[in-house]
Order: sequence, then C-alpha cells, then structure tokens
Amino acid sequence: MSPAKINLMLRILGQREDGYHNLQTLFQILDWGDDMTFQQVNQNGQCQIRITGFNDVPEEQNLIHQAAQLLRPMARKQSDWLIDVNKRIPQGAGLGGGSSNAAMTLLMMNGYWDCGLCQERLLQLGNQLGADVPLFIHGRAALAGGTGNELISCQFDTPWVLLLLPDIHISTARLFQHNDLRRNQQCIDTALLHHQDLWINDFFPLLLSIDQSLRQLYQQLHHLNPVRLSGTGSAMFVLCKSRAEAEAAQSQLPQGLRSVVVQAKAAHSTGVEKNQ
Ligand SMILES: C[C@@](CO)(OP(=O)(O)O)[C@H](O)COP(=O)(O)OP(=O)(O)OC[C@H]1O[C@@H](n2ccc(N)nc2=O)[C@H](O)[C@@H]1O
Ligand SMILES: Nc1ncnc2c1ncn2[C@@H]1O[C@H](COP(=O)(O)OP(=O)(O)O)[C@@H](O)[C@H]1O
Repeated sequence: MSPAKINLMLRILGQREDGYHNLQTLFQILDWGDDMTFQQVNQNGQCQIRITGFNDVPEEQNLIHQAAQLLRPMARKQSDWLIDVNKRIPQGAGLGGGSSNAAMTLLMMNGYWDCGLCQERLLQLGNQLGADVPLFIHGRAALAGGTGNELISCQFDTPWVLLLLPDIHISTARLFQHNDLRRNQQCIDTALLHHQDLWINDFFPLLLSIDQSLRQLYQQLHHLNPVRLSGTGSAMFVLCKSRAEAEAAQSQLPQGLRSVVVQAKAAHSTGVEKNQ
C-alpha cells in the first residue's frame, strides 16, 4: 500500500533564500491510500518501468517515473517492471499521494534492482523529488522541521480520522507563493507538541479567504468542531477517539461531500533498515 498522510499541525516559520519555507509540522501516516503492485516483466532488461492504472499526468512528470529514473543508475540487476496503481488519494489534496507513490517506488525498486541503498541515501533521493517524500521513506508518524524533511519519530493519540475530500484541487506551489501567507509563525516547544489546541495550520485561514467554495463548505461543518486542514488542502479532517465517533460525525456531513473513515498507522513497513 502507498499510504496517505495528514498534517496534524503545520506552522510556517519563515522563507529561505532558495524560496522554500521552513516548517514545523506533525505528520500522521494513515492506514489508507493507493494500491501499488510491482510485477517483473523481463529479467534481463534495461531497467525500464511502465506505469498502468494512472495516466492523469504525463509520464515524465509522474513522480513514480521520476523516482525510478533516480534509482536506475544504481541498479545491479537489470530487470524491467510493470507498476500498477489503483488511485484512491485525490491529487492536490494535501494528502501526499504523489509523494507516497514516489517513496514506495524508491523503496521497492531499491530492492528489486538490488541497488543496496541505505535509508539515509533513500531519504536524500526522496528529498530531491518533493518535500513530503522523505516522510514516506521514514514510514512513521513524525515531527518535522526544515522543509518537512528533518524527521523525528513521534506518537500521537489520534486513532481514528474522518477524512473530508472536497472536489477542489489546490496547487501547493501557488499557496506557498501567496502574498497573504503568514510566514513568521512561532515554533512550539516539543514539550507542548501533544496539546491539540496548538495544532493549527497556517494555510487554513489563507485558503478560506481565497477559495469561496471551500469557505462555504467549511461554514456547513461548524458542528464538527474542530475541522482541520491537511497540508495545503483541500482535504480536511476531524480527529476521533473511536470508529463509532467517526461514523457518527460522517453521518452528519452535507450531501455530496466525499468522505472516508480511516485509522492512523503507527508505522508503515518500508522494508529498509537504517544501515542496510
Ligand atoms: C505543504 C506540504 C506539507 O506536508 O504538503 P502538501 O500540501 O503538498 O501535501 C509539503 O511541505 C509540500 O510538499 P510537496 O507537495 O512534496 O512539495 P514540493 O513538490 O517539494 O514543492 C512544491 C512547491 O511548494 C513550495 N514549497 C514546498 C515545501 C516547502 N517546505 N516550502 C515551499 O516553499 C515550493 O515553491 C515548491 O516549488
Ligand atoms: N504518482 C502520482 N500521483 C499523484 N499525483 C502525482 C503523481 N505524480 C505526479 N503527480 C502530480 O503531483 C501533484 C501533487 O500531488 P499529490 O502529492 O497527490 O498532492 P499534494 O502535494 O497536494 O499532497 C498532482 O497534482 C500531480 O500533478
């Protein structure tokens, strides 16, 4: 499985000289996501991969393809593979679907092509593909600093999640570039990390002010307090103590809003040891 993530908290601390932003964020990995199956089609090939089941983006822009391209020069076993993707994670939702697919490709093809890369090296390659990719190589809930790539494992008491999936595509780059984005947030002390009252997302007020359809939807969700935003959105979520609580909240949603009740995942199997 290629899991989705949510950002329990996202604070934007400042902008760096290269244009990227330093963040303090809490990542939770979900037990829900895309299915990816890897099938070997040629034992003595040229390290080609072919992607089926997902052709929404041109092949060279597909993060699966880009991840394989980065690994190919390190392959010690020259086999060709078919990667079939069953997409559940909506694109541009702040759930890290493309990043997760890229990380799974790095992890699986590292083994199948016998590249022999350790986790640290895979984290570096992942970072070249996108700010969220290292999280999925890390494979567990984490506090992140830097651009989201400096990860420290953490555990949160957020067992069930009601995910709200409005049909709204948000460009991460566009939101980060917005003039009205607050970029000088305070970092919170690690001793306070588990205080859910401090779990704000600096993109949420901006998004509500610039996207009328999201604002109208949010106004219909006040009874679910607090509704939170994942990443740059548009996916939102409600944290629940039990499946029953999540399903009760789900039954009160406005008609036509896609939603799914999912469990948080303590760790996602990545198949690599720290010092392979
Ligand atoms: C905001 C977050 C939080 O989890 O998530 P999403 O909403 O995209 O899931 C991530 O940091 C996004 O990660 P990802 O979607 O991989 O972003 P990237 O492809 O690396 O970057 C897209 C663009 O966003 C901006 N960007 C991204 C990350 C960051 N820390 N600072 C930035 O300024 C840059 O302009 C970059 O060109
Ligand atoms: N394998 C992939 N799955 C999803 N999106 C992909 C993939 N490869 C490239 N993309 C592109 O990456 C963009 C961001 O995707 P995604 O990671 O799902 O969202 P977000 O950054 O909002 O969490 C998509 O809009 C899409 O154009």
